[in-house]
Amino acid sequence: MEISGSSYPPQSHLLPRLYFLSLSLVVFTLPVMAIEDSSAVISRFQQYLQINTAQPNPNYYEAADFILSQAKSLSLESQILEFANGKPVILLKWPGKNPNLPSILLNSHTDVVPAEHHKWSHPPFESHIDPNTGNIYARGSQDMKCVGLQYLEAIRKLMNSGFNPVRNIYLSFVPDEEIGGHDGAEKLADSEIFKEMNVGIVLDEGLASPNENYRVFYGERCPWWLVIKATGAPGHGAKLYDNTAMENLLKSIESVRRFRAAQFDLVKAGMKSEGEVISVNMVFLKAGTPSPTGFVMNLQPSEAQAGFDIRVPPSADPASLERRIAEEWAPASRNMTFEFKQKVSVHDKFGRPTLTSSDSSNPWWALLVEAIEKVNGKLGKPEIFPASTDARYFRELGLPAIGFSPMANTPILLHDHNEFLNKDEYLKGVGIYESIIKAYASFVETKGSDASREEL
Ligand code: MET
Ligand SMILES: [Zn+2]
Ligand SMILES: [Zn+2]
Repeated sequence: MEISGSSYPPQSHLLPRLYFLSLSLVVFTLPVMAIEDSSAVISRFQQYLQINTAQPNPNYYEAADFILSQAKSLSLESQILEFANGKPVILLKWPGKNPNLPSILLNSHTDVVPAEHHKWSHPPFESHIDPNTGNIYARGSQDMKCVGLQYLEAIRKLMNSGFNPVRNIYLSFVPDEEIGGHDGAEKLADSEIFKEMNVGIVLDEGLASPNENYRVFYGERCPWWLVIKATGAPGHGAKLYDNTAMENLLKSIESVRRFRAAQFDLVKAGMKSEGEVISVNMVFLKAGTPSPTGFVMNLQPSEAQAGFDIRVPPSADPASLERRIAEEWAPASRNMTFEFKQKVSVHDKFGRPTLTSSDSSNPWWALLVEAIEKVNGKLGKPEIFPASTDARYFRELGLPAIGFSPMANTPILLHDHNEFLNKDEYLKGVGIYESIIKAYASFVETKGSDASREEL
């Protein structure tokens, strides 16, 4: 692993204060400053969104340069960790007065999923702002470049107000989350550097909320990416016979669909939430004998396969799902085999379901709720994140990790066409993080979960 980059001495410059201005000038100046300030905040967000970090060829170094320039403007300490070639992890630090206290890690990923440009109303890397609505259209506007920059903007505001953290605050900007995080957050979490950081709490991404309540996540479903393969006797396209690869695969697909419908019914009936059932969706089908005009039409192929994105809640019984796969979805008796492209355990390294406690045993949870409410944010009930995030790598170590992206009154558009975030909602989110980071960075644990706040 290479470590490069530069360190900047920590400092907390206050903005020049307008003590000597007359009252009338202050009254006149402040709203103008506020407008200028927020347009600069939005323009920095747009700049980050304009960097094309879409998989499978993310422009990570351009993103790294941008983040480092932001860090420099805030005098944060910075380093680039390259656990895998071409995949920089950017680590920033705002040192606290008591570096022996467990630190706070604010994590975000720099990559985004690809976009079908021609299906968007505005190009996905132009970061167009609709002049009527203030919606900012861009891939990554929700998932999750918003969060990465909101952390930085919140820190900028805290520094400008003269705030000094008690404990160290780290920010990690990691690559490859959208393809599993193996060369990003997973390697960071396993590193010596991470141990030295003595992290006590991790914040990572959540989801937009279509209503006024922000969503907050204490766990997530585990991805099992399954490929099933059928083989069978090839033959004439006109012949009816048993044990064709297609028929064998279709029987499995029917069985998967019955299971899917039963799980989905629980959600539709309101008995379970999205994150509490096992989801299974077919994501590819592959079969047939190619020909110059498409596929050979009078030949039944000898092989066929299908891929499924399965998401397993931490509370599920993995052994029973494994049995179902081996016995019903890909039985050897029907000439079927299967392999996992990804199979994340539902248990942490202590063998417990990988969950962060959302009760009084976890002071960070109460602090987060309090900090959001303090600035008039509303929170929904803690949920299981229906997809996956890098937070799992930290939870697997036994660390508390909370999934949260401050986007209320926003349709859920991650991985969708025309992903957008409203600029006012983005700015509101900066204020929410300002409150959270202030609460976390002022918090001093005395004994156990007995907490007190250091007066600053
Ligand atoms: N965050 C992405 C998803 O949930 C990538 C996860 S990789 C297992 O699909
Ligand atoms: Zn994400
Ligand atoms: Zn994503």
